[in-house]
Amino acid sequence: MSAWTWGLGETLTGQDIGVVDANTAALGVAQMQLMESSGHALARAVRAAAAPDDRIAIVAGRGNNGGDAFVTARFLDDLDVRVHLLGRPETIGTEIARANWGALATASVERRAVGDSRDLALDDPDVIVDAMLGTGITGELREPVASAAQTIQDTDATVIAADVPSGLDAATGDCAPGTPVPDRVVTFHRPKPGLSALDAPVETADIGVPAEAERALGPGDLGRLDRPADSHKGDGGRILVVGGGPYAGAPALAALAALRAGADLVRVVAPESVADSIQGYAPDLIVESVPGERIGSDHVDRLVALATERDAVVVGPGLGGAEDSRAAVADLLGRIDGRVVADAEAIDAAAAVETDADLVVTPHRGEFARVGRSVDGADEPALADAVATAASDLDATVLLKGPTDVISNGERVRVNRTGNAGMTVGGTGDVLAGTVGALLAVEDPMVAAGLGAFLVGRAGDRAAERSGRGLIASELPDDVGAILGEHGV
Ligand SMILES: NC(=O)C1=CN([C@@H]2O[C@H](COP(=O)(O)OP(=O)(O)OC[C@H]3O[C@@H](n4cnc5c(N)ncnc54)[C@H](O)[C@@H]3O)[C@@H](O)[C@H]2O)[C@H](O)CC1
Ligand SMILES: [K+]
Repeated sequence: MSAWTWGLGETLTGQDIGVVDANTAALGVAQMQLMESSGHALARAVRAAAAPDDRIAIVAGRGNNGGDAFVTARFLDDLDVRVHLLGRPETIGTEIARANWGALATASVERRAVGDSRDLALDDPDVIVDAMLGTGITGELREPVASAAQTIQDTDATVIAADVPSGLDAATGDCAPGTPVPDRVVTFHRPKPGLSALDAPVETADIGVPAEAERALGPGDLGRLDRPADSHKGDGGRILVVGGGPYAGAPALAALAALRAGADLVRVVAPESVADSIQGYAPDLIVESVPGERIGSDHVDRLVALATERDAVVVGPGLGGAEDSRAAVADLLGRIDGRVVADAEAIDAAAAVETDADLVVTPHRGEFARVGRSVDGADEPALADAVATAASDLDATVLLKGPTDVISNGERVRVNRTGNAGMTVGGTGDVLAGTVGALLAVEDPMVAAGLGAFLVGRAGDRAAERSGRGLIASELPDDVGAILGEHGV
């Protein structure tokens, strides 16, 4: 049993939280429910830390971190509580935070909206709740938070931080100068980067996020692909597809999929016997040929030269199982150190060589049996363990395709439940390899493999709505592009 965990890991970044929140909402648990649970957990901690007649000051920002504390105030309305909102109520940034500010009107809690942080009069509180900033912090502390933070720091009250201290440097665990160093932290759902370095005790409160929201890929995972606005050609990834030989369609499918998944430039290198027919599939492809009818060992120098100019390489589609082709792939993998997706026959080579490449392998059950353990009849935990073990053994990220895809880098395991039985049709594996290749150019291997499985499966579900079991692989790249377009990425 290798030491692996389900999901995104123990410590979650702000981006991870965004993914989990959106996946949670997609599973039917609303953000408002998470805020209610967060605020309630925080209220319990405040009540435990305060004496019955203590004065409690809640200093809230205009995001959901503040929103959590509005819920906290409502749970503590039998105590002497004042809420100080840093800004005008109409500037509260989210609907659920605004709703919880509004809900305070009925509670016997004094609410103050502080226009200018110099007006922040805390009236000598015994306990202060720091709910100014949470995982949504960006950059250096700006006004009015900066002055408010100093005001809090200047008191001798007990400070309880909501989710994270508002001035926390996630990288070092230091609280920025002039920001409140908490006596206690109540963080929601999972620890956040930097918290473990604090002296203060950190309580991690369960807020009811379904395990599936982290375990399974969901629409929230697409949020990782938000493309920086200033991206220019070449940022989106230059991909090399190495394949073709017995088959011409496979490398073309992989190349088209890479383009539809956002790659900027896709070059296919294939034997001259099929180069023209690959080019014939789409003018968008740049096709380069090597002599002969198979990729072979005498082509490897050329392949290495081409691979080093690329952000990701997809090896395998249509390669065929000739001994010299496998030897060529093994030689290639031993000589490159970039990001590589190895599919089909390339998987065996990937399992046989030491490589410095950042490798993703995409076996189906049959190919997996050759590189990992047999998983026939295995339940999900057993599948997860087999894939995590194979990933550790191969020092690669493994995407085991199946009715449920299982993805692991050896430390973490996720599953993908999109897709349908119609996708056993030939060519879907090539589309997946190309999609993962494009994502691998811009994301880390675990993210690229998971998102690739999610997107291609979702594309297959759309195709099945149109064509039933008659869906064909060449439909899928366009659907991948459409899904990305609908999510604005
Ligand atoms: N699943 C969960 O863990 C949940 C967490 N919750 C809470 O939500 C916050 C994150 O909320 P978000 O709205 O994304 O951002 P923040 O409230 O942290 O801050 C945004 C707010 O602050 C302003 N701002 C950003 N950076 C700065 C800065 N450097 N200086 C000044 N002001 C800044 C920005 O303009 C916004 O107004 C998380 O921490 C949890 O507390 C959910 O409630 C439930 C699920
Ligand atoms: K905070």
